[in-house]
Amino acid sequence: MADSQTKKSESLNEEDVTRYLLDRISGLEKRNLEIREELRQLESEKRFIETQKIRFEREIRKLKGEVEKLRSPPLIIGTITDIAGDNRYVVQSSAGPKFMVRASGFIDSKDLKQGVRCTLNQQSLTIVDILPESFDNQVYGMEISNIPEETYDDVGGLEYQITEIREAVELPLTKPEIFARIGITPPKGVLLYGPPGTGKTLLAKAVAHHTEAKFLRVVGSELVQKYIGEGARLVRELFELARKSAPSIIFIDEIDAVGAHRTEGITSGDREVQRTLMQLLADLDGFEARGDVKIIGATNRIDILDPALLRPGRFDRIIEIPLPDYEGRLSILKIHTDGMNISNKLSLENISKLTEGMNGSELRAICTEAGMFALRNEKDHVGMDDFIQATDKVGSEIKNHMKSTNDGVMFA
Ligand SMILES: Nc1ncnc2c1ncn2[C@@H]1O[C@H](COP(=O)(O)OP(=O)(O)OP(=O)(O)O)[C@@H](O)[C@H]1O
Repeated sequence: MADSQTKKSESLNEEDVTRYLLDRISGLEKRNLEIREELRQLESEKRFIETQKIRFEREIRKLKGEVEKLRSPPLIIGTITDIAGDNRYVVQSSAGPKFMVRASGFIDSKDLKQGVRCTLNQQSLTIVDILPESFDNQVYGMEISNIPEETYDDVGGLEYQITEIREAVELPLTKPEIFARIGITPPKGVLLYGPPGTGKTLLAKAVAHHTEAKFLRVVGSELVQKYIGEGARLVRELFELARKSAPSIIFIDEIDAVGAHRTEGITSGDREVQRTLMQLLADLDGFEARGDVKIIGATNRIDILDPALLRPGRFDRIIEIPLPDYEGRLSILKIHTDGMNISNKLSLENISKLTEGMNGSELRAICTEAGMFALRNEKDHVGMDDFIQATDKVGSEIKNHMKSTNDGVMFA
């Protein structure tokens, strides 16, 4: 009897344990389902947040683009003359008229006080930047190098032009006494003209290197387009800075943008160019030929230059920088392959024959591209096949560019 009772209680215990375990399993399964549901919800939230993130990133890109657009030229420079409250300011533009304008959101209103110089976007007339009180080359995008590193050895195929520029710019800076002894006035500067990419800037930098002169480079189109109404002032300040930094060389690239034929200009843009040109002529006349500031102008469009600029006493020598001929191309190719590991079977003579009509800048691009082809094919040396592929690539890029811009020959 006692035996049967013990068995009964044991089987009851087993039943309890089984029931308990089954309950536990079903509890865990339920919990598992709940957790899965939570996970699903979290994943859907994550997806939503990721979509939001993408949307916000797109928005940020768009806003950044708008900020860029607002900041991009052309800009009007002016001075705040009055604060009208409610984000409204009276700005007197440097070209004369007064405007009631608003400031864009990224300008701190605390910085906008009476007398502060600022730039306005020409289309929206909103204040987009605050200018420092005095002349700041960073603001005006002027390139200043202490003494450039480029030397005459870096210039290929322009031996005659190097001699000319040495006489007209280098000699007056390094040996002014020679001119005094013979009793002639040294040249004030030279004008380099010819197609783009032929080495005008390079040559100007090389002269500055050899004369240990500071190199101040401005681009004509920026003088008249970037800060409307400021061209003349910028020219004045440029000459002032050059005098302060002497010995120095002022290099005006794209001088045709300031010095085109004077026409019956009626648009404000024409008047702005004329004002800038008059200031440039005045400064050219005003500075001492025997001093240690020289000026080099460069243009692709000598045909449209105002004759006033070409008169002696302004640019005393006018030097053509043409497209390189066979020998010129060969010497440019030698310069740009100098540091490269080239195969001894490579014939630069043949490359020079293949590249007729190309300028120095394109020849340099061919050398770099050839190196890239060799790199891609995991070679140690750059060979003829790499150069041929590079020539084709650069050649077709030029054709595409010509097609898209419908560019004709732009030089005289
Ligand atoms: N004659 C050359 N010898 C060696 N390299 C050259 C020569 N011409 C051009 N290059 C290469 O091409 C680059 C661009 O040339 P550079 O800016 O001097 O031409 P540019 O005539 O001033 O052009 P642009 O009229 O467009 O301003 C140079 O930095 C140089 O690497």
